[in-house]
Amino acid sequence: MAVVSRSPFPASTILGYPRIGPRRELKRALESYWQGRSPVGELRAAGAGLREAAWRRLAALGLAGLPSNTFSLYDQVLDAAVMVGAVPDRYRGPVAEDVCFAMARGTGGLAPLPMTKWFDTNYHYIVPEIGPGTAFAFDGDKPLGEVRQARGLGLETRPVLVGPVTLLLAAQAAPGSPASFSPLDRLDDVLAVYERALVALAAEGVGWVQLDEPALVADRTPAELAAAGRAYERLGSLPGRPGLFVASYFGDLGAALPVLAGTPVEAIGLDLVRGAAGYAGPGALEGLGGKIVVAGVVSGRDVWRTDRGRALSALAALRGRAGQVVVSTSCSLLHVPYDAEREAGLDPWLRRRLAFADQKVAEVVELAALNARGATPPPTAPVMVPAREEVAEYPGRSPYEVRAAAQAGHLGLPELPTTTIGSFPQTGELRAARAALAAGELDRGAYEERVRAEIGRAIAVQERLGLDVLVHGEPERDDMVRYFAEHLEGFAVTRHGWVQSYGSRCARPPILHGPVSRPGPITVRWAEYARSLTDRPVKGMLTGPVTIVAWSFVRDDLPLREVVFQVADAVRAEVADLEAAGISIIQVDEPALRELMPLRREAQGSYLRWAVAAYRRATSVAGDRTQIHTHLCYSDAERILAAVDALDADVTTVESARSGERMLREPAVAGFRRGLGPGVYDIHSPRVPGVAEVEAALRRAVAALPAARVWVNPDCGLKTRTYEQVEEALANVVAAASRVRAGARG
Ligand SMILES: Nc1nc2c(c(=O)[nH]1)N[C@@H](CNc1ccc(C(=O)N[C@@H](CCC(=O)N[C@@H](CCC(=O)N[C@@H](CCC(=O)O)C(=O)O)C(=O)O)C(=O)O)cc1)CN2
Ligand code: MET
Ligand SMILES: [Zn+2]
Repeated sequence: MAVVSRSPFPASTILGYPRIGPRRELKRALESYWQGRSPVGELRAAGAGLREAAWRRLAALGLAGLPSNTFSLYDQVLDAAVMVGAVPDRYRGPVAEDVCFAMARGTGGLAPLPMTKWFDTNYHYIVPEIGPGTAFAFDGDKPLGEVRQARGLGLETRPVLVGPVTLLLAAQAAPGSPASFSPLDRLDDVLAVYERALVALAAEGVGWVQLDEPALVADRTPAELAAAGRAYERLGSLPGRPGLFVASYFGDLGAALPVLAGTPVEAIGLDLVRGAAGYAGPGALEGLGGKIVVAGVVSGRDVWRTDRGRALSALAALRGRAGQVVVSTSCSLLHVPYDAEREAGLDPWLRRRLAFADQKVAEVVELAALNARGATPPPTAPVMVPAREEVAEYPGRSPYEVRAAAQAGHLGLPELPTTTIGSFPQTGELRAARAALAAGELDRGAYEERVRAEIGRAIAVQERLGLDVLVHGEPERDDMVRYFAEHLEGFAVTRHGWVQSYGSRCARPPILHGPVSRPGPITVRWAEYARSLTDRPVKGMLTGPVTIVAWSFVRDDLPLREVVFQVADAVRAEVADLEAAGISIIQVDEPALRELMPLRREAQGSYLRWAVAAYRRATSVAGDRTQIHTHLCYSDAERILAAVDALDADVTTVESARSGERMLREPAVAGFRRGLGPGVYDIHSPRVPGVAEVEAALRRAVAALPAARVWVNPDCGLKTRTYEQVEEALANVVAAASRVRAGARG
């Protein structure tokens, strides 16, 4: 049983690398395939080319341990579900890629699986569906194919798989499962598949396999910890298997560390950036025994250069306790852009401080060389400005009921008011105009004319369809965070710094590097222009302070809370200016409210208190007659309903359709006394919902909530859709709302 000879673990590695392509080649290949403009062979070739380029780049940077199977056409959790055969029958079909895309995006009459946040990142994964009857079976095409491709290039790799415990904890119970069922109940069956995977990889000559278990850095019940122990005891006892490296990231392992250390796995990965505080405690690293520690000292979650002193002292602290110390990134580099060298437009003083994926790989290589020499320079103490003592409250708004009465008289909305979340389709012409503006081929005046034309188009469509509360459509924004960052002091934006958010969709997170302030109004003229085109109310549209910070790379020399408050003050000034300009409804989006929430429960209460305080700071400047809306998506808002209530917004629109209407099943929601708009259809899928489907969703909402408070809206903004899809879908939304209104009266 004992493994006789094992290849040594390389001295430097990374847990994963971006895959969208330095020039978003994968995005273009995917979208071209989805639009029927190119055959599947072209997509496969694009994937192979990107993998080859990534491995060659990593090898050229001097990295010793190359990962494989970190590429994905859509999502690595979806790939893991496919690998274990957790493919619901309704999605099955002859072309592997199409099965995967059907699960991720839906097809024909088939809705996709839900999508949700990957821990506290802005990356979204596809939630696998697992039931008591799921027939697991090993499908090794992808991991084996990548190992073979790399070997064909003369490169040995370490395949990376989502670990069995994290896969099951990330999954949802298949519809129709008994209430007592949870996917983790199927652990033994899934382990049988992982055993087959390990055997197949060993037969392929693979020396090490990486199993990602980030779920172990969150609070886990004793039963879940025991399941993790059982899983790695069993996989570790498999005869003839490759070396096992269990990677944890996004925090410290806490009670899961001794559990893992007690199993036969040879290597454990620790996040020594996000988990640093947890591992600094007395005795936290005792009991690592002879394990190899893959030390994540280079952050995969920020864009700053690594403090060499701090990294080396973390490595030195491990050297006495671990069998071998391998230098690595704290998590996959999926969450950072490729290469800071391409950002020629940034101020040199800022660029010198930056490290994107390739710079971080170089840091790993350099630190591994220093680690091998046993280097231990003293750490340079971080300069951290002390946090303000207390959260200032902002009086100003009357109790909700008083405001609701004032707004009802003033706005004159029907029951079940219809609205949208803010963005309208970003057309090709609009994006082309923005690209031309950036390239200096279009002057600002002509560009803004184009933006006004788009606003006119969005308003005309909404008036024609009969929506009650209109939006200007956000055509001036390439992105709801980057746009504000461009207009605030203290931020820099990149030109090429794309990071995958889901599937083919990417964002360029701004870099928040200094004190934040608002030099002048940002959105007011767009809102005013929209209002000038219609007699119906137009919502002003802003991004909230938590979300602006969550979707940016943030300075690390100031407590996060302080940074969020600075942004809140800038948003507050914009709310005041919108109100002064006569905008009577102002939406301040906080889709990332849950994203910044600490993974450990003990820290969550205090986070929610200051996050809510920041939101109130941003919005409480509005008078009673001004209706404040907020919007949350991908946030499991039903789980933080008390915090949503505490935001003190008058109306909250939330994702519901894509998350299986969990919001409506939450008992506490029946007592939610503010306006609430649970999305009546999923905007991520290109398929258009029929009127009966929307009507049924709306009837379920009206049955679950106090009907007088229900708003009618899609799950999220419409920017990723086409006008054709949007007009048809919104016509059905308006028709469904009038049918339900008529039914309620009759
Ligand atoms: N930051 C962020 N995070 C978020 C969201 C969000 O809106 N923003 N929404 C949620 C879901 N995540 C999403 C993330 C991205 C997109 C999205 O649509 N991204 C666009 C890019 C948006 C953008 O910045 N567009 C730019 C650049 C567009 C572009 O590709 N231009 C071409 C040229 C255009 C042409 O000539 O046609 C190019 O640069 O090559 C613009 O419009 O100006 C995409 O990947 O396609 C949607 C949802 C949660 N997280
Ligand atoms: C990811 S939440 C999006 C909210 C934004 N107002 C929009 O409609 O696009
Ligand atoms: Zn949204």
